Amino acid sequence: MAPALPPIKTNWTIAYGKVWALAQGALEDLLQEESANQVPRPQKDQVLIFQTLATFYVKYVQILRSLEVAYDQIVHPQKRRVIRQVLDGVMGRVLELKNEMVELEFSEFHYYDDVLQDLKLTPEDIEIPVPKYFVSEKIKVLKEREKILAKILTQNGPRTPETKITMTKIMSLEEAIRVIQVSERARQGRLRAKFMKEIRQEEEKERKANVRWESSLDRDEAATRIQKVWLGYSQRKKTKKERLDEFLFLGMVPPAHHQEVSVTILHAQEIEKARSVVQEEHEAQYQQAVVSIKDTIREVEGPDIKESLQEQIRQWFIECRNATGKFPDYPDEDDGGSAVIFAEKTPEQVSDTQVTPFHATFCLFSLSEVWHVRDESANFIQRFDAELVKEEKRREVEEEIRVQVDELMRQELKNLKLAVDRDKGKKKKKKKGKKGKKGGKKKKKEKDLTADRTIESLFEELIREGLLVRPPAVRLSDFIGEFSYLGTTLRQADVEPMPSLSDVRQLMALHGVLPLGSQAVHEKAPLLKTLLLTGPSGVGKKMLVHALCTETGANLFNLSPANISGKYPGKSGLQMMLHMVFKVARQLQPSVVWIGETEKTFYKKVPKAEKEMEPKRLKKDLPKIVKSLKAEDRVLIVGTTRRPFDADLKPFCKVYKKIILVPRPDYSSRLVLWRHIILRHGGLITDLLDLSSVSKVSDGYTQTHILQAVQAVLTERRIQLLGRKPLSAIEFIGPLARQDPIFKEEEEAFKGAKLRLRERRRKKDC
Ligand SMILES: Nc1ncnc2c1ncn2[C@@H]1O[C@H](COP(=O)(O)OP(=O)(O)OP(=O)(O)O)[C@@H](O)[C@H]1O
Repeated sequence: MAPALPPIKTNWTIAYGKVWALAQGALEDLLQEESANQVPRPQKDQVLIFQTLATFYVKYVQILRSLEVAYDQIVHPQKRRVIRQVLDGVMGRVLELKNEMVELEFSEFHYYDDVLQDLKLTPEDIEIPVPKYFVSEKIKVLKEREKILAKILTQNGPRTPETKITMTKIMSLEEAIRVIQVSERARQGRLRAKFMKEIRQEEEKERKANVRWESSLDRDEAATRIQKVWLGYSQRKKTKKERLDEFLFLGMVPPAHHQEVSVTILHAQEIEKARSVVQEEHEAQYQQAVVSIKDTIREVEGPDIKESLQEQIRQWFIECRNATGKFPDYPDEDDGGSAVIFAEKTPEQVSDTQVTPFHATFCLFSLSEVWHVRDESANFIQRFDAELVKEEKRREVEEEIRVQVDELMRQELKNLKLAVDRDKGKKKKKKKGKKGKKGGKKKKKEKDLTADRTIESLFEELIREGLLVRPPAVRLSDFIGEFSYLGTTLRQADVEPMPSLSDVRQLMALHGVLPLGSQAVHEKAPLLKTLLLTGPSGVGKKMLVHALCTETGANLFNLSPANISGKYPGKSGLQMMLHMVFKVARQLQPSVVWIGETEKTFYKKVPKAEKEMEPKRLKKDLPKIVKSLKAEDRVLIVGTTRRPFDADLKPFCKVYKKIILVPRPDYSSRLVLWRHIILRHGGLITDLLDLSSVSKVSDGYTQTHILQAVQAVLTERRIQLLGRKPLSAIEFIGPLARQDPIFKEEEEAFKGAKLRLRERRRKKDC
């Protein structure tokens, strides 16, 4: 029984249908607009081309957002299948457009602030959504894997290089006594200091009390003083309140309850959850119906279909004989058998099926239209439509029966030829198979080094070796960062803007999450096998890798030089390790293969201190592995580096074609980061905390610095005191000042590296 949904459900069913219909309508308009724009594109005006592409991009992202919501919430199983195809198509198109912009501008970062202004949109409207189905549709598999991981990790833990290093330090007796003495003296000292402080406070209190009693003011003067203080205090309070009321009225400050989650939102979330349960139930009913309807058609209509097919084919034999004087040759099974006889496809129709994703989206309109013109008033609960299932299954049953009929009719034709034409049926020369032609060139298939092992045992071994790790659960939306509102303005003034953290988040969603999450997008959109995240220490590169895994349910393999050091030694060991990692990564896709400090793999000269670690172990094999990854393998190699300039640029760029610079946060990002991190650590933000000033003085500091400063201030004790003593900006300055910011030289080095890369790309060097 489906759980009863709250009454609001009925409106929502209609609402999501409308969301879908509107998105579909917008998509149709957009495709028409695009095809009109395709031919007379002004080739020379680069700015205009970019504007057109950016406008299309923004509009497609809006459609993508609507379709994602519709797919997530609509409960009708067949409608969801149609939306899913359009959704994947639109994701592919968004990626294509992004790629076109990259090729046009030789830069990964693009700024749409002016387009947003023209279209009257906010930055949130173009935030790339992460479809929930990426994880929700394989939640069972993920839980199963999580169980195995947890079991192995609790049993013996992964073998990490650190475990070799962190040995218990053995102390001599004298040393141990000294440590204990030092700690004990420190404890006694602290205790004594505390007593002394209390005594001094007590003395101070007494002194003040004595002074008070010694006062020789007369009553009137004392009353005036009290009134003065009280009136001042009450007026200040009144003025403050009036000021706040005015600000509230003008909408300049949020109302007091604005941080509380509204009841309506909570209600909506409950409904969303309930809908996913209904979704599952309708899906199960649909799956059952598909099987039973097919069986029924086969049983009831099968004999009739068989007879009519045989009749049609016999008729064809006779017509051919009448026209040519002899019986025809029966079409080969490889060519489609008797289906070829009745196919009415023109050559144009055949070529129509080989179109780009953009056109593939177009073809799906017919499917969507089926639903938009259908009268669904009787289908209040949104269960599957049996008539459509029947149509589909009838076609499938026909195909199956056609294969059997072909066998029979081939025999019948042979007999006919023998009886009527006395044709003994000379053996036809077999067409030289395609395989034969290519046979010479075909490469040797890669040898499976672990053919005798199950994928589960490889999975477990990799966990034990610490090569397959459990990423912390972070969402991409946890990567805080503000939109850059001045990108276009700066570019117009010929200043290359520093990308904002929100741009980085978008790029990660586009190039990482969407293709990894959807097989269709991975196969259709421009193929990306490797991705490099570069930026100063502590800007969230690892966090982005973890978010990528969380959002797509991908496995995380750690091939960082420090992690593989000493594991699977020797050349054959390395071969085996890579074979295992990529075999498991492919079979249990999607997977992310992370190489931290990846510049070390491409060192020009290995520093002496790191020689033992053999950082360049992967250098030779990495390009080969990248080459071997195909469109159907949802595996992404992600490298992170804080010192890209230490690498030999040429081989480095050959492996990493897509490079994303993760910058330190700008003022607006710092503002939201401070707010977010303080709240997350149990702090309270009041008027007394001037976040704007803290953000201003923390210029040059990274997310990690901010995080550490907040952690240093917001101790348990400080959190308890918040009610009496609100946080102030000055408290954060000390912990911040104790850390080193990113120095200008380092930032310049990143900018320089970025420009050099851009230049190489322009020259198509890498
Ligand atoms: N945009 C962000 N929003 C919220 N937290 C962030 C953000 N960026 C980084 N952090 C936090 O900062 C800390 C450091 O991030 P992380 O370890 O991913 O940095 P990194 O660039 O990989 O550093 P390194 O290069 O030193 O290895 C993490 O705790 C992460 O959660």
